[in-house]
Amino acid sequence: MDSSTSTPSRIVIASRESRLAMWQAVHVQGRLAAQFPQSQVEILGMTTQGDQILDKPLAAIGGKGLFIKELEVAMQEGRADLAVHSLKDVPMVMPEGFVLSAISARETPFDAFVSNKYAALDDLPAGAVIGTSSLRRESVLRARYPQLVIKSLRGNLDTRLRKLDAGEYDAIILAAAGLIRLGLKERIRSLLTPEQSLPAPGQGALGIETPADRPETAALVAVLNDPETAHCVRAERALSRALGGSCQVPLGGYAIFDNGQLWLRGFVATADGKQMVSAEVRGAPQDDEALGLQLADMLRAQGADAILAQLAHASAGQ
Ligand SMILES: NCc1[nH]cc(CCC(=O)O)c1CC(=O)O
Repeated sequence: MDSSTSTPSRIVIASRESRLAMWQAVHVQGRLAAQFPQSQVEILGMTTQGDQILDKPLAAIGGKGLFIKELEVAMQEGRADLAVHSLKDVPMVMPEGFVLSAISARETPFDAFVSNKYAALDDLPAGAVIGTSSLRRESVLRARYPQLVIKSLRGNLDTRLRKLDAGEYDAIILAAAGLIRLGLKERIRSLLTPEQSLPAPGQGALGIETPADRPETAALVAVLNDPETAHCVRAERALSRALGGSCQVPLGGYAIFDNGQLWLRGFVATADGKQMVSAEVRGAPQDDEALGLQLADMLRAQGADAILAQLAHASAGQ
């Protein structure tokens, strides 16, 4: 792309190659192609380090950045113009030289209960084996359902469902958005309410990343931005950032619009679920990031710092 005044002849989207990532890239491709009929919109698929290391929990391999690094290199080298991500997987502090220039309207943000035997979390008997590798989901399960056995579950969506179907688990918890995007909505037996389990910051939204030195690309992808979702996820991400959020921290953050106000709820917990602090805040949507910081302070006042210090200590010992 060469100019901000004319539409580029070619727009290249960098994407991971998992089925979910590709669905998301194709979705954005379709929307850009409809907006810019003169442009040829292409997808550059690539495998990231995060996709290759499948046998360790995300928290142990260095976290979210591993899934986006290769895509950023492609943009730096001019092989791609933008990258499409599940926003949940985008680091809270953007890597130097890159910006989030659009946030798409959110798909169902909640966690989904998936099982071939049971209809809902509350139906699981004591000793039932439930699969998740998210520290956030684990802390909530241990706090509210201490009678369940939690077993690690990694891999892409298809792999996780295959492990469930092979009988390795009685039930698994996945983001509803991924299942819906892949046409697997019928696998969802029930949704976890925000009261049961607050979603991860950004869950269900797509983030469009572009190089900071290419404002013309940012202007182009602005057509994909949903302002309401953008306010919500800015508040959620500010909360997470203020608490040092990464997938090493069991933390939930979820904002919605309520009577014209932004309503942000959040929690921080220890992975064993023994300590958990939660709070909520309401305010003007344009104060999104300030609300996130305010909520972080409220959680700190309730003892979030002690929880975070304990987490730092635990991971240093790994
Ligand atoms: N952590 C992996 C991941 N990243 C995005 C989604 C689903 C789509 C979304 O949340 O937008 C998932 C799967 C899951 O958590 O079950």
